[in-house]
Amino acid sequence: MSAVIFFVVLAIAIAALMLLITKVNMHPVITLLIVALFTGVGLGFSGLETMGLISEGFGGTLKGVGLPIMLGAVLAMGIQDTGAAKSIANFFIRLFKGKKLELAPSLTAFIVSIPVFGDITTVLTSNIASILSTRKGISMATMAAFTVLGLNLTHGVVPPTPGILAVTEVMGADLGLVIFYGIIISLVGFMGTWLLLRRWTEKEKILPNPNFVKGIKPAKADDTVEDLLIEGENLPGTFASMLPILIPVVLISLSSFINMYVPEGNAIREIFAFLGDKVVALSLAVAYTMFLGLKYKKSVIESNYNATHNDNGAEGELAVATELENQDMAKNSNIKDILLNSWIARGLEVALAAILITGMGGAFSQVIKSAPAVNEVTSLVDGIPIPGILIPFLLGVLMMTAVGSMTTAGMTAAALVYPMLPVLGLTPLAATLAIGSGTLALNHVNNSGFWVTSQFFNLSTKQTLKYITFPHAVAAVINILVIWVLSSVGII
Ligand SMILES: O=C(O)[C@H](O)[C@@H](O)[C@H](O)[C@H](O)CO
Repeated sequence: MSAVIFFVVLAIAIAALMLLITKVNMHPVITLLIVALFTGVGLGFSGLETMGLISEGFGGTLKGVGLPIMLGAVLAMGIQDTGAAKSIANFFIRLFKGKKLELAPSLTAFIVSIPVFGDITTVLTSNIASILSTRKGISMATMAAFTVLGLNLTHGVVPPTPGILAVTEVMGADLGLVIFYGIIISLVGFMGTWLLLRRWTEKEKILPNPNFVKGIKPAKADDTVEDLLIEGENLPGTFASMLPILIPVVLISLSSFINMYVPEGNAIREIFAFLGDKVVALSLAVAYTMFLGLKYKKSVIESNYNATHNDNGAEGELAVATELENQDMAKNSNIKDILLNSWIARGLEVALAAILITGMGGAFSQVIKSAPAVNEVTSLVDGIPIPGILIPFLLGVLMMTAVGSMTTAGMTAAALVYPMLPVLGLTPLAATLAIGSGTLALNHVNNSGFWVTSQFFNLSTKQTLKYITFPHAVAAVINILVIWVLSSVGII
């Protein structure tokens, strides 16, 4: 089969994905399954062969990312219930002395979203952003632009978020190094965009969702930094709150560096190889968070109760909190059950879709990667007169534009890029980071997260396009420039 037919089949497949997901509103899991099947047949495999590839890709991907996705979701429940996200935000409020307050939810979102899925981080940080917006009169345009950027940068570029974790696996890049450089690059992308666009976002005054700010008053002239804090009392300390994220990040990255510099057979290397295994590192983080939950029993019981008994957003939460006090439910709830059962059950509910979408993304990738025409495509790419690093980036952009899920986009782009690596002259590390950055660029109306964002940050569609889509594109460009430099000088 010629490269031309390969591209035609692929273009039809991408168009079909786009149509079915966004127009027909079919669930991505089933869409990917159907499209993968037709793509396989279009690429010259028999139906049975294609099904074999689908199973292989599905299972192979979940072998690498299934447990981490589940553990990440359980971790998210812990971060939510213990109040860790609020405590991290308070740390930044104090750090910046009550100024530049959009950085508090933004950097919190950046950190929390390293292991936690982006949409969950949106829910966790939007009320912090709304409260600070009311207290200091900061427009929700500014709050949304940087909070959602912060969370999507690490959602897209820093594992162990499921999508980029799966891309890392497909590309065969070193996980610890993707985390390490992903954080650095994303931080530059974030700061660069913030410096460039901060003033511009301040021009339009947008108020927060009133449900999130009931009872919150604007700060008075003589209010101190302490008055700005989110629910000042009974939150874990900053370091204790960051540990659920630091544990996996440090252990996984450290094991990669030790692997590079310490000779084989050395006991330290063996120990860290184990501790830095993604499942071990995330399990340790979950175990730690459970101990934290034990210590902050009261807020855990209340938050878990709210999470399992209502779905009316902040308004409901307030009502339930009062009801909770009245019934003195806190005394009767069993903390052991919450930590060992409810957190897992809630985590699984959130993780299931991500697990299946990622697995199906892997199935689709497997079909494309296995097509014999891939070799011809690779040599064709060799002739394209643009720098190699732009190819994985642009494929990330293209796939995100088409399928509207950063996770699915990253995985499908990875399938296309992997066979091209030798001709592109890129390391798996550089290509992985470039794909992740590409998936940031066109976050628009076909992304479910786009609507979650507009709802939680109280933005109209036009405002979401202006303050989410555009800053994301700017950050993606900064990211790829940094990646380009680092890759040209041989650092990544
Ligand atoms: O599939 C995905 O990876 C997610 O759905 C993202 O695209 C989120 O929606 C985004 O993080 C929120 O803005």
